[in-house]
Amino acid sequence: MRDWFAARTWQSPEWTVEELVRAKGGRAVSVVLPALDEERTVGAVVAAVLPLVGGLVDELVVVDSGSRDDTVRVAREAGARVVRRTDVLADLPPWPGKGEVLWRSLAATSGDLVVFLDSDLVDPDPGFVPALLGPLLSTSGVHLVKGFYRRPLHEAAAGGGRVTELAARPLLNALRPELAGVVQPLGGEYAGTREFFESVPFAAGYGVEVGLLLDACDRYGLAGIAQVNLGVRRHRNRSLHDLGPMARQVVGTVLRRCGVPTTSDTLTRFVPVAGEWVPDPVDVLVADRPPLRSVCQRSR
Ligand SMILES: O=c1ccn([C@@H]2O[C@H](COP(=O)(O)OP(=O)(O)O[C@H]3O[C@H](CO)[C@@H](O)[C@H](O)[C@H]3O)[C@@H](O)[C@H]2O)c(=O)[nH]1
Ligand SMILES: O=C(O)[C@H](O)COP(=O)(O)O
Repeated sequence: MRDWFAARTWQSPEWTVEELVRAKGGRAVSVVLPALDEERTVGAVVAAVLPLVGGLVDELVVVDSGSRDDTVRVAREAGARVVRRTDVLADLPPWPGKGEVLWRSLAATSGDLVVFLDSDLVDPDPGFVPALLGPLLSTSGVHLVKGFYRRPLHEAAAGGGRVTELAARPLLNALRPELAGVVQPLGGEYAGTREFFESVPFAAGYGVEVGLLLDACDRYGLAGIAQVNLGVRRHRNRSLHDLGPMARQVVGTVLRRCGVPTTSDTLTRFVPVAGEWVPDPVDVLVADRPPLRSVCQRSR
């Protein structure tokens, strides 16, 4: 783990966009923003990437996850191509969740390299995409690049990443210690090769990132994974009540990938009702979509 950390961690990425464009050669880059009810933030995330389109980036797609607000209109007006989750693989009814739309986005894009960015970023940094592409374009054998960052929590300068710190990283340390050097295993800002993304299953919900990390390690070894410091990443902080099901999906995905059997996909939360605490069980989907390559053989 220490050797990998030293060799595959970029603490101060210094690639210029011009250098990266030269390094691209004939390769194309797709940037994908998954979005569910992000009308307040998606426009700024699109605007942060748009200046790169036509140079470092070949296509910018917002993949809508069934938003009920104005996400689709805002994203379009900001300059992105918008794909609804039912527009691709239309014969498969969509499952709920983030991983589902990331999986479908592969069928809606064609880049050899794919960059994923969350669309709930606040003050999105235009440097994220170049930095995430740096290790892929400069180092052979890298197939997955994870961003890492300082994470504010509400008004505090740090303390964010509660599921990461209290569930995901402790679990990985216990079950897959070789991955203990990954700073942000759940981070939604990452890039990879299409070859990799199309060849592995995608967990349909919030387990998608940790599933991809484990699958990249199994497929390519640690040398196929890199991480890059993106500075600061601020996003909409959800309540603990909302984070419980996310953590349950992450835990379920890790256990499944590590061959640990689970007997239920439920999370029981507790809510106060008239002065008493009562159980409030919620079903959590822990399921994988198969490798996209096995579902649709596309010619490029
Ligand atoms: O059903 C969904 C749920 C979320 N999203 C989008 O996915 C992104 C991240 O979702 P969010 O609910 O904001 O997750 P976070 O609280 O930010 O969770 C963190 O941890 C998750 C679990 O690993 C990762 O999926 C996230 O990318 C990461 O930011 C946002 O753009 C959402 O709009 C969808 O498109 N569909
Ligand atoms: O990545 C995480 O751990 C979750 O998205 C929670 O993040 P937050 O604590 O910054 O809201």
